[in-house]
Amino acid sequence: MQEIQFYKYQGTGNDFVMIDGISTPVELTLDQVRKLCSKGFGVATDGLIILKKAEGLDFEMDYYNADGTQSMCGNGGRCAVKFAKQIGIFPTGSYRFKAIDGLHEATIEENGWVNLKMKDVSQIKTYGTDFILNTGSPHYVVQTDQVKSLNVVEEGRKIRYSDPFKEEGINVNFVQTINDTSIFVRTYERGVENETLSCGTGVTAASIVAAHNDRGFNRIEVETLGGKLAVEFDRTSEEHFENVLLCGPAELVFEGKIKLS
Ligand SMILES: N[C@@H](CCC[C@H](N)C(=O)O)C(=O)O
Repeated sequence: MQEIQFYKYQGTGNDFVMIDGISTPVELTLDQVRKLCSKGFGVATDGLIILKKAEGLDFEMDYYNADGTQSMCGNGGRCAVKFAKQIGIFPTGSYRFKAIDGLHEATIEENGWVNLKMKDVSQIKTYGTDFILNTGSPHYVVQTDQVKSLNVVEEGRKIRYSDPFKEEGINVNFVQTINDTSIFVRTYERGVENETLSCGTGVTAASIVAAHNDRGFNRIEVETLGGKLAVEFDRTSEEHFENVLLCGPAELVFEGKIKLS
């Protein structure tokens, strides 16, 4: 039975199996991805990332949710940059990599935080009193003043499995304003089909919605169950946000070898 070296990383508690597919090319079946992420047979993570070679770039990030579906992952992107450094990738300027939603740039700050450039946002749809936008992954944003006591799994599932979203799925974020420039966000993630301790594209979506509703600032501090992040942006018109940066910690938790069946 084949054995594979893996690293577990976390970004504000959103955790990933990380695999170096640069030194040795790696291809996994969907079943193998699901097993590696599972609690019973694997590492018990929200997702899995394979770093691959990419022409003219530092790497390509191949991201899978725990159920094997693919999307862009903000916290995963920040962890992938730290992992790239761990395996010896040291670009002269910013890290540049490709993900499912396009090209990204990132820097590692002196305090260890990774600042990851996310895709521009050019449309924020209102949906009753809620909002829908895409920050690399599709997000539904609900404002609440009960974020800490809310049953995020139950309320998130109601929206994620409702008729308009049940086929493609959507990530559901519950957001409470703390003050003008800070919010608390909890997210139900599609593909994990559970609440995660933090979701980077979700935190980005919630910050853009907060800025859309209350203009005048370009950095938002975000608290999640897994820790603190920040989102910076330039608002260039009513619904257009550029230079969107997701900033936060990304750490190695442990490494090991696991059998692939
Ligand atoms: N945890 C991620 C988001 C991962 C993708 C999402 N579950 C989806 O399928 O859209 C993040 O940090 O952005």
